Amino acid sequence: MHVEEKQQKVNKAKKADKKQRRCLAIIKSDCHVTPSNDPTTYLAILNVGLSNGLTEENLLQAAAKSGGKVTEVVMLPGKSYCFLVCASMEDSELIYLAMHNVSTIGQLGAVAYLSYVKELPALAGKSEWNRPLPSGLLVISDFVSGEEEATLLKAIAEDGKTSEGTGTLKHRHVKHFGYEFLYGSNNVDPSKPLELAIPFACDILWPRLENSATAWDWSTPDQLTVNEYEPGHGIPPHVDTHSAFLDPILSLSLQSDVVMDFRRGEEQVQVRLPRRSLLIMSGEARFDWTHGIRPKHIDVVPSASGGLTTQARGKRTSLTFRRLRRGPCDCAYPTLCDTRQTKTPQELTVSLAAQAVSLELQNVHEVYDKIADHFSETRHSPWPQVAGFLDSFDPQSVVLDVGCGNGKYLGCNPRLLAIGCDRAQGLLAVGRRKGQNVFRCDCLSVPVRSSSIDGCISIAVIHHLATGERRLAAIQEMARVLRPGGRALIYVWAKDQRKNDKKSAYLRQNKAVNKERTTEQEQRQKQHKELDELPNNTPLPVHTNRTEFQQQDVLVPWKTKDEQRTTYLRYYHVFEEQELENLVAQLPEVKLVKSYYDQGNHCVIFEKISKNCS
Ligand SMILES: O=C(O)CCC(=O)C(=O)O
Ligand SMILES: [Fe+2]
Repeated sequence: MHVEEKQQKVNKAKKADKKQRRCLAIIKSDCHVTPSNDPTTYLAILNVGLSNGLTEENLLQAAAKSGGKVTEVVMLPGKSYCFLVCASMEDSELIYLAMHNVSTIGQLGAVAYLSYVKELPALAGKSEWNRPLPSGLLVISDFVSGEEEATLLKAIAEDGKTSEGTGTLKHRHVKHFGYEFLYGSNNVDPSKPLELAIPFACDILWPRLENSATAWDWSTPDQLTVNEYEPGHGIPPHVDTHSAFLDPILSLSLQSDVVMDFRRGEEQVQVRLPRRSLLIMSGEARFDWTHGIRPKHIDVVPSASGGLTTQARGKRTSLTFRRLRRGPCDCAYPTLCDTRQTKTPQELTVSLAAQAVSLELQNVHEVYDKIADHFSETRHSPWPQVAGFLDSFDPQSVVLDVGCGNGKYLGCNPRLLAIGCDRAQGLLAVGRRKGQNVFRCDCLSVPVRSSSIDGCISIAVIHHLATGERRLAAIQEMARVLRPGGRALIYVWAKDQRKNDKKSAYLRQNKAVNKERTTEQEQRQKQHKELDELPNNTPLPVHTNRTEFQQQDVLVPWKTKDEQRTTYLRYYHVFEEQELENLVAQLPEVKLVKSYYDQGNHCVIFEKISKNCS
């Protein structure tokens, strides 16, 4: 062999070893799977997985080429690795030799690194697919034939009232028949029927509905909305306005499968809508759950073998058929009902609280769970004034970090007994790996005895709570666990990012990105028009990173580093001057010790008043 060739081979093997080691460290920390030097029947397939579009089919094909037999595939959502269980040790060795350090899996183009492992990870995420469907939801497969699909597409292609560029729509193209759905008011004007009624081609559908074994009361639709989605497009979670349309709502999926998310409060169910199927939303599913489609190119779906696989989306056209309601909604589901919401202030408060919980769940907790590792990488250096506060306690004091994230403050002062809590499992795992005392809870309900703690910090946490009551309740919870004389420090993001002409760290980083900003900013604004709605369609603005805040309640983008470059939106309530002090002032059991501004944050220190001197 040529010397150069030899050297190239050595280099390639070295690179593979390094990559393999790095991937093994990830699976060890992610799911406690340990590598084995000797062959086992378990193979870890590293560097490829659901997160970069691997399908079970392609993986099995690649393994089959080696002649080795596979008995099970284990793919985990959001991960760039997966596992194979092989029929025997010999099968496992065959697959290892054929696939390690080779890029032969489908069209992926990524090199797979293989390793024998001692065990499989405990399965996570599969359960999202095992949940029962919302009551009143039905998906009828093969509702139309391939030929009928083509006829329907032709019928709608020619006519219809298009509503493009109406702000709330992203790239998705929309057309209306019968009546126009007005995205500004989220309603229809029953006095203004369109010239074009629902195309006759759709009449094939109604007898099929009468014949199907569904027992709801329905009348022939008089309004049709056609949505055209290119791969990567979605529709934000919403409920079709109660007062605009009757029950049920029908949606026919053409040209591509897609996954639709249904949510009600903390409940979430993913529903596969196959090409040419009909979705029927009635009762609870129509009135009490939101539905939406995430803007993605690839869906994670159950595989033939009972695991998970990926499915690339194609262009999809959906036909949503509805019947106009004339008069107020009389449903039994007030939470998302626009008619009910104008009734009593009490009902309004209940639905506001429910919305707050749902917003925090979707745009805080779920996001931090997804971005935990990447987020944690960007959070290491403690802020000096927080560290200073921690240093002000006597040795052996017990200090609780509420919303401790990756635990960066827990090791700051080793003379303290520092404990931390957070809701994000992914972030807690980082702290746990460092051997820290952390536990999982919500900051509104901390499982710590009253008056038992010497100190408390909560850095960048309560600005993620969506109502003033909830922000106050979080501070009250900290006051409750403090012993008399105990002190707490709270940091929240300030709306004003450059007080006293001192730019915050957040704005300062702007220098580096200044050049790209304008175009990126424009692009983002375009991209997010559509993502940024509350379930009841109240729009929340998407903030442009590294700029001043325009409003107090905003969605702040976080872009992942993986191949999908997904943008997650985190909800923030940025604080006005004095707002944090005013909350503290509402608690009779504490007194304000100090308030200051630090690097774009409003900060307070308060002390629990000793019983005998209050
Ligand atoms: O694309 C779909 O199936 C749903 C469309 C939808 O929910 C709507 O237009 O209200
Ligand atoms: Fe809808």
